[in-house]
Amino acid sequence: MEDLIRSLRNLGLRPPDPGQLWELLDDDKEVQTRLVKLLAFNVAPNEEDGEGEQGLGGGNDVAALMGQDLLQEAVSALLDNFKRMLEKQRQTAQREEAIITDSTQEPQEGKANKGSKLSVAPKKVKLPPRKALFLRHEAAIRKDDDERSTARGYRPRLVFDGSTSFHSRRQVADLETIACKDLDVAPKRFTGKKLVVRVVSSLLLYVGVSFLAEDPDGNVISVAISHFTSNVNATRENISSLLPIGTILAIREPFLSIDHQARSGPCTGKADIGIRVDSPTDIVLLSEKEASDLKWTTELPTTTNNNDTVDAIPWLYDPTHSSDWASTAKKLQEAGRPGAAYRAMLRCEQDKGHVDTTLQSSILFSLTAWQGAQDVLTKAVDKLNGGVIPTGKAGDFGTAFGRLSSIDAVERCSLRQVQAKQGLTMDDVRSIYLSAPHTPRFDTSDFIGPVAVQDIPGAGRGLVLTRDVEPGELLLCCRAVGSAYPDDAESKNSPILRLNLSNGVVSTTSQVRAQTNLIHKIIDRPELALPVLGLTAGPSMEYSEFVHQPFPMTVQPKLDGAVDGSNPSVDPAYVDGVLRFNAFGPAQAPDRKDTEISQNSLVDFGELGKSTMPHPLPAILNHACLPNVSSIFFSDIVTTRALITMKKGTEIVHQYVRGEIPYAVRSAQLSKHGFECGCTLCSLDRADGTEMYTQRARIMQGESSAIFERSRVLMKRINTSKLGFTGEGTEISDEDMDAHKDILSSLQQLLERVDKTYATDRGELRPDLLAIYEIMAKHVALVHHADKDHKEIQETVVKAVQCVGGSIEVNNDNSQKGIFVSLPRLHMDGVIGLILLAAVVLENAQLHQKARSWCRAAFYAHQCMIGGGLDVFMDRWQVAEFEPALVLLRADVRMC
Ligand SMILES: C[S@@+](CC[C@H](N)C(=O)[O-])C[C@H]1O[C@@H](n2cnc3c(N)ncnc32)[C@H](O)[C@@H]1O
Repeated sequence: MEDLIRSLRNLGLRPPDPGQLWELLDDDKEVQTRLVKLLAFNVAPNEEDGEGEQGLGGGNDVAALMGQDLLQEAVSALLDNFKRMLEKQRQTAQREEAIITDSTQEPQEGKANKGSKLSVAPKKVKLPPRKALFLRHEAAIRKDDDERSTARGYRPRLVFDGSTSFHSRRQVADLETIACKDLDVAPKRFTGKKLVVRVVSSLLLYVGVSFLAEDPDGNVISVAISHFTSNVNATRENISSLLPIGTILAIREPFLSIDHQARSGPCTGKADIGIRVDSPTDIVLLSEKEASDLKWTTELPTTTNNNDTVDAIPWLYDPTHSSDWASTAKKLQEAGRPGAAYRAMLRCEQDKGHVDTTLQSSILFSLTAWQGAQDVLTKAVDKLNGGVIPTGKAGDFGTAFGRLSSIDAVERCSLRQVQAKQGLTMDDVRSIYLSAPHTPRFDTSDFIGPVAVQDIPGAGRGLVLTRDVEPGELLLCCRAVGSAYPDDAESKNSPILRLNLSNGVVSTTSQVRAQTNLIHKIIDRPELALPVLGLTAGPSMEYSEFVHQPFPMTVQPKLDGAVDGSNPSVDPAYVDGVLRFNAFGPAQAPDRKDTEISQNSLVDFGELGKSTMPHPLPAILNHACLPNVSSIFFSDIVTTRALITMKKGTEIVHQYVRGEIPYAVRSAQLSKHGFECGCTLCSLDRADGTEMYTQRARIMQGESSAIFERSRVLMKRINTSKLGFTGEGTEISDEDMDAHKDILSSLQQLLERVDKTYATDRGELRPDLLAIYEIMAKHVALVHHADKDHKEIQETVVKAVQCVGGSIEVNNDNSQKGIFVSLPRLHMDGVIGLILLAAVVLENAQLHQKARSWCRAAFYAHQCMIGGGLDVFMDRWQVAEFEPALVLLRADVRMC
C-alpha cells in the first residue's frame, strides 16, 4: 500500500480516499478501470498554492506534464503491480495457513507433513546477519518518518489476515528455551519452545508493531506483533516506550514466518523472514529476577529516545514486572487500563505501599465497582473536611471523574447502584440520549431485568423471561465491554483495511481496533474472558472452552485475589468471530447531521453498522425477524424493552436483520449464521412460496419506485403540515388534484398487486405493504380533505399498523396508550410517522380530541421502544409537517 501511495505521490496524485481503498481490493475489471480514471484525475494541490494542509506533497507538475492519457496508463500499471503483490501475498499466506492448521504436527525440513495440506514443504533458512537487520530496520524507520511528514495525517494502511491465528496456551515455565540459532526452518511453529530475547530497537508502528530482538548470544531476529495497540496514530516514541529497549521477553511457541509483517506491518510482497506473533498474549515480559541467569554477550544499543526507558507503562500487565507499584497503577489508570491498574494497586497494598485515595477511587469508579469507589471517596471527603461531608463542592477530583467534585462523584456512585437495581429511568434515558453525540461512552450501570440464560433447542443458548412482562418494560440495559468508533481520535485519518486472504472478508478500521481493544481488555481484566470468549464465534469456528461454562448474567469486576501469575491466552481469530457474530455496530448519534461523525469521511467507508461493540448478555439474545423486544443503542449502551405482553418462560428475541425487508434479502443476510429463521413471519413468507415472495420483492424493489418518485415530486408542492386544513392557502388546483387521484389509484393497484403475492389465509401480517401505505396516506388526506371526520386517512393508518403486526382502534381514548390495542413489531418508526400524520390531519380539521389520542399513541409506541420522555420524542420527530401534532402532544403531556 505504501509503495502504491508513494508512487501516486511521485506522479503528483492523491492517495485513494477511504471509499476507493475498498475498490483497490475489488477484482472487477470495470471497478478497476473506473478507479484508474478517478485516481489519475485526482491531482494533489500544490503546497505553494496555499492548499498545503490538504496537499500531499509536490509533484503535481509531473501530473501537468504527463497529460491524462499517460497518467492513466501509469496509474493502471501501478494498480496492476498492486494486484500482483496481493496475489503473491495470498500464496504465501496459504502456505503459512497450512502450517498453522497442522498444529498437532511439527513440520520437518524438506518434507510436507503426512495428511497435511502443505503443497510446499518448509525450507531450511539462514537468518539475515545482525548488521543487515539493523540497516533494514533503520531504513524502515526513516521511510516511516518520511511517510509521516508527507502524508500530513492521512495514512491509509493495509494488512492481511487468514482464517486462523496462532496463540500459545502453554505457560512459560513449561516451555523449553531456544535461541535464534535454533530457528532453522521456515515457516515453522516451534511447539513446546520459547524464544527468550530482549528488545534492541525502537518499535515501528504500522497496524501492529515490528522491532529487532536479540538473544543472549547476540543473534538478532525481527519480530512483528499484531494487536499491539489500537491507537494507530500513536507516535513511534510513545509506542517504543511501551516496550523499551532492554525489555526482556519470552515469545511463547514462536512462529518463524516467511512473511512475518503481513498481518501487522507494511508489506511489499517480498519474503521477509522473522517471528510472527498473532496474539500479544504470546509475549511474556520477564522480570529482572526471572532473567537474572541470562548472560548477554553484547552491550545494549544506546538510544537518543528519552522515552525508551524501562520506567514506561507496562505494555502487558505482568504481576512481577514493576519496582514501583503505586506509580505503575497511576500510569495504567491514565492509559485507560483500570483492570491492570487495579491489580497494580493490590500489588502495592501487598507490598505495604500506598496508593492515594483519588487514584484508588478513580480506578474503582472506572471498573464500575460503585460501592468500593463510594467507600473510598467518602473516606477521602471525610478526611478533607474534618469528618464533615459538606453540601457544597469539595475537593475537585479533576480528570479522574470527568471533572466531578468528590461530592458529585459520591452521588454518582449511589445513583449507579440504584440504576443497577432498577434500571434507567426515563430521565436517565433522556440525558444519555441528548448527550450521546458528544460523550459516546457512558458510565451507566448494567441492569439485568427479569431474564435468565437458558438452552433453546436448535439455537444454542437464549434469554427467557423469569416473570410476565408488559409492553415497554425495560428488560436489559448493558454497556459494551469495549468499543471502537469511526470518530475515535485513535483512528482518525488512518483508515485501516484488513484483507482476509482466505475468505476475502475485509475488515475496517473500527473492526480491527475493536478486536485489539477487546484482546487487551481481557489481558487487563481476566474476568472478561468468560463473558466475551464464552460467546460463540460463528459456525466455522470451534467453541472456545468458555462456551461450555455457565454464562454470567453480569460482568462483575473481579476485586478479590486478582493478583495471579498465570499468563493469559487469547486467540485473536476467536475474538474477531465473537465481534462479527455477536457485537452490535457503533450506534448512530441521534441526529448525525450535527455530529462530527457525519463529517468524517470514514462513514462513507461503510464503518457504521460494523460490529464493534460487544455486549455480553444482550449477545445471548437470539434472532427473530418478528421480534418481541426492541434493542436500542445510545452510543455504547444497549437497552432492551418488551414490545408485547409476554408470559414467564417466553424466549425474548430481537432482530439481527430487519424484518421489514424482503424475505430473500433477510435470509441471505442471515445465512452467515447458518440457521433458517423459524419465526412466524418467515414461516408465513415460506408458505407463500418462492415464486410469490420473489415476485413481491421484485415489485417492491423495481416497479414501485417510479410511482413513489412521482408521488415525491408532486408532494414537494404541498405543505404537509396543513393537511386536513380547509382554510385559505390550502387550495389545490384541479390539475394537481387529478394528479393526486391518479397516483392514489396507482398506489391502490400496486397495493393490490403486492397483496396478491401473500397467501389468502396468511392473516394480517403483510409488512411489505407498509411502504405503500406510508406514501398513500398523504394522498388520501389530500384527496379526501373535504371529508368531515377524515375516516379514510384513519382507516389507511389502521390497515398500515395491522400489516406490521399491531392493532389500533379508532376512538377518543384518553389512556396513555391512545388508540393502540397492541404495538406493531416491525417498522416502528414508519408506524409512528403515519400515526402522527393522521394526528396532523385530525388536528387541522379541528378534531382535537381524536388528534390527541392519536398523538398519545405515537408517543406510547416511542416510549415502549426507546423511552426518554417527551424531549427525546420531540427530538426524533422535529419535522415541520408534524408540528401541529407535536404542539398538541406537548400541551397534553405537560397537563398530565
Ligand atoms: C448472538 S449469538 C446468540 C447466542 C447464541 N444462541 C449462543 O448460544 O451463544 C448468535 C448465534 O445464535 C444462533 N441463533 C440466533 N438466533 C437463532 C435462531 N432464530 N435460530 C437458530 N439459531 C439462532 C446462531 O448460531 C447465531 O450465530
